[in-house]
This record gives sequence, C-alpha cells and structure tokens, in this order.
Amino acid sequence: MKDVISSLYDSKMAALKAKIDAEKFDVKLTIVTVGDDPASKVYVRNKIRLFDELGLPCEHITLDEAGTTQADLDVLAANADHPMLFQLPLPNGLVAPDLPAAVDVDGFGSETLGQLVLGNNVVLPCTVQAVIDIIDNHYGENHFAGLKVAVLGRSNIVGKPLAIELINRQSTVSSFNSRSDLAAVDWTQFDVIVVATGFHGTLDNSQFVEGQLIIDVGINRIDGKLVGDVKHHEDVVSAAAITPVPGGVGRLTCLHVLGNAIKLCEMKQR
Ligand SMILES: Nc1nc2c(c(=O)[nH]1)N[C@@H](CN(C=O)c1ccc(C(=O)N[C@@H](CCC(=O)O)C(=O)O)cc1)CN2
Repeated sequence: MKDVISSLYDSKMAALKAKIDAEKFDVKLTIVTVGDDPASKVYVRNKIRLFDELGLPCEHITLDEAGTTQADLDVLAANADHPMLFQLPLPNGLVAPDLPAAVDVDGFGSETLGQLVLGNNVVLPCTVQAVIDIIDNHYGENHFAGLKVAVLGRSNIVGKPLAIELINRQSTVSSFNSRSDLAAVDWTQFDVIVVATGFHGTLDNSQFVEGQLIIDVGINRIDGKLVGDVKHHEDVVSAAAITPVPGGVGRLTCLHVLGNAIKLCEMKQR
C-alpha cells in the first residue's frame, strides 16, 4: 500500500506542476502559526517546502503563544486577499477565524462547509480530499455510488465533511463516534472503512477481510513511534488493503494544501 500511495502522490504532484506551468497561475499562500507545537512545525515545514519546490510564494507568519489574542487572528483573516490557513491546534483557547470561501485553503470555514453540504464547493478539506483520492485510485473512477463506507470519527476537519462528500457521491455512508458500540459492529460488511478517531487501537487488523480498503487517518505518537488509529498485531496478516502510517493519508494531505491554493487562485483569476 505504501507504494500505491507514493505513486498516487507522484502523479498528483506532476499534475499540479503541469497545471501551474501551463496556466501561469499567480499562486500564493499564507500560513499562520501560534506558539511552538512540535508536530505543527513539521507539517508547516512540509507545506512550505512544497511551495518552494514549485517556486511559489508561501509566507509564514509566526506569532508568540504569549500575547497573541483572538483579535490578532481575526485581523489577519479580515485582511486576507489570497489563500490563508491557521495551523491547528492553536493554543490558549484561540480558534481559527472563519475565513471566507475565496481564501479558505483548508476548507474549514462555514461558507466552504455550507457549499459542501449543497454540493457546490470549490475545495475539500485537505485530508478529506486525500481520502477521496485513495478511494478513487483503488476502485477506479465513478465507483463511489453504492459503495458501502464506514466513517469512524466526527471531527469538523475530517469525519463530518468526509461523510457529507461521500453522500454527495452517492455512497452508502455509516457514521460512528465515541458513543457508538463499535464492538457490536460487523466490520466485514463495508467496502471501505475510514478510521479518523485519533485513538490508536480503535480497530485492529484482525477485523478486516480480503477486498476491503481500510484508510487510517490517525497519527498518534506511542513510545516515540508514529502509529495510526488501526492497531497492527504482528502475528496477523490482514488480507485487506490498509493505508500505512506514516506514509499514508498524511503525505497526500500536505499536497492538497497546494492543490486547494491553486483552485482558489484559479477561481479568482477567472
Ligand atoms: N490548518 C490545519 N491544521 C491541521 C490540519 C490541516 O489540514 N489544516 N491537519 C493536521 C495536521 N496536518 C496538516 O496540517 C498534517 C498531519 C500529518 C501529515 C503527514 O504528513 N503525516 C505523515 C507523518 C509525518 C510525521 O509526523 O512525521 C504521514 O502520515 O505519513 C501532514 C499534515 C492537524 N492540523
């Protein structure tokens, strides 16, 4: 599965490069970080590196944890005239401002999410787009209709928007959350299972069967090791296709920051 994700990444990256070269878009991104969250530093560095690779400008505004107020973030958002994102998590109860759809590269704002519910969104949240790409790549085009998909997790940035996008594509979607009785579910009934709970061991590799696609969105650090939400028993060889962590969904997520920035800049220049 790692090789599959790698070649998917390479082909998406090549397509984005070709698009920029052909259409000479004026693509620009601003990333706002507050404080020193170590994981955020890694993810932001990866996003900046992608823009650098393509010679595109990416401004990084770094704000101190002490002294940054909600009003400071709101002012930045109010003045945004090109794609912008606020790297999460934010400290001290700060929340990402509700960016207008035209500059909302993460797709987390109420306008973009409203468009998603109505099925006329320009961008999807980057992790959601990554999951859609993996399903698309596995089953081939136009295979979403009728696909039985379980979505575990109901976060605003993955579980909820993913379930809506799958409904838009006419998949049969079952949504599970921390109050669901996961032990009572027969997981073999689903074609695709997306695990996005943030808890390692939510499901394990003994629960899946041949032909299923399992997409592990989790990134958990346990004893210094990065693991997903799916627990892998070493003595179990699962017949299902399970995306790896690291090197799975997360890798594609960063790429879609670039993809979404291109889409928004393209819309602006129309
Ligand atoms: N403003 C946002 N904040 C956050 C988002 C987001 O989409 N927008 N998502 C996550 C963090 N994230 C992107 O920002 C992200 C997470 C993980 C990866 C990734 O490449 N994971 C690698 C492992 C990397 C590592 O930790 O060594 C993998 O799974 O292979 C990319 C992006 C929360 N915040």
